[in-house]
Amino acid sequence: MKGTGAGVIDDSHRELMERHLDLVIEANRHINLTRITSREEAQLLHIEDSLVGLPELMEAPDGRYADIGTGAGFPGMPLAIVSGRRTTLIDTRAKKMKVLDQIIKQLGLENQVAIHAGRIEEMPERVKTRFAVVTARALSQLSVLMEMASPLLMTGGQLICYKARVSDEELQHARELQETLGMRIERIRSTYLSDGETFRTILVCQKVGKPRIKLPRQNGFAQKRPL
Ligand SMILES: C[S@@+](CC[C@H](N)C(=O)[O-])C[C@H]1O[C@@H](n2cnc3c(N)ncnc32)[C@H](O)[C@@H]1O
Repeated sequence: MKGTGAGVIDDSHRELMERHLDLVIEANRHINLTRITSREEAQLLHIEDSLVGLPELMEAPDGRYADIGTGAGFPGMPLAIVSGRRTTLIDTRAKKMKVLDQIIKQLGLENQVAIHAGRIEEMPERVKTRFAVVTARALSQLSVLMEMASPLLMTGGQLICYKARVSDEELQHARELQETLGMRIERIRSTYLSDGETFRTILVCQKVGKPRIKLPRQNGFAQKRPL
C-alpha cells in the first residue's frame, strides 16, 4: 500500500470515523455494543487507539483485511476508512453485527466493508478468502490470536495484535508456539495514547508457512483449551 496516498488521514476520513462513533453511541442506547459511552472517552479509546496500528497495517502486504472479534467495529472501521482496504469485520454476536451492517450502509461503505456474523474459527472452512492482514483488539492472549488468525491469513500475511502490556510469560508462550502455528512474531512496538496514561502495545506476527497441526481446531478450543 506504500506510495498510494492511502493511510494519510484527511478530513473525509475524520468525518466518517466521527459518524461511525456517533452511530455506535446512538445504537448503544438500545443494544450493548460497547461499554464506553462518553464521547470523549470513545474518541480516545476507540478512534485514536484504533489508529495506533495504522503504520503496521499500511506496511502489511496488499490484499484484504479482516478485524476479528470486532465488536462495534474497533479497530476495524477506523482502519478500513483510512486505509481504503477491502475489509471484513468478524464477530460471533449476530445482533451486534446486524447493527454494524446498518451503520456501514449509513456511511456508504457497503462496497468496501462487509460483516461476517459467526465464530472466527468457523470462517476458514466457510469462506475461501485468505486475508493479507488481520487485526485483533481485546480478544484473547497472544498465542490464541495467532492460532485463530493463522488459517485466515495468506502466506506472508500479517496479524496485528492490540494489547496493553504483554507479560514475559505471554510472549514466551507465544514464541514457543510459533512453529506449531506457522506464525512468527516479527515486531513489537509500544506507545502511550495522547492522555499520557493509556499504554498500548502493537505486535506484528507473520504467517510464515503451514501450521504443524490441523487448524482450526474444534470449535471453541482455541479460546477454551489454549495450546
Ligand atoms: C471485548 S470485545 C472487543 C471488541 C473490539 N475489538 C474492541 O476492542 O472494542 C470482544 C469481541 O470478540 C467477540 N468474540 C469473542 N470470541 C469470538 C470468536 N471465537 N469468534 C467471533 N467473535 C468472537 C465477542 O463477541 C466480542 O464482541
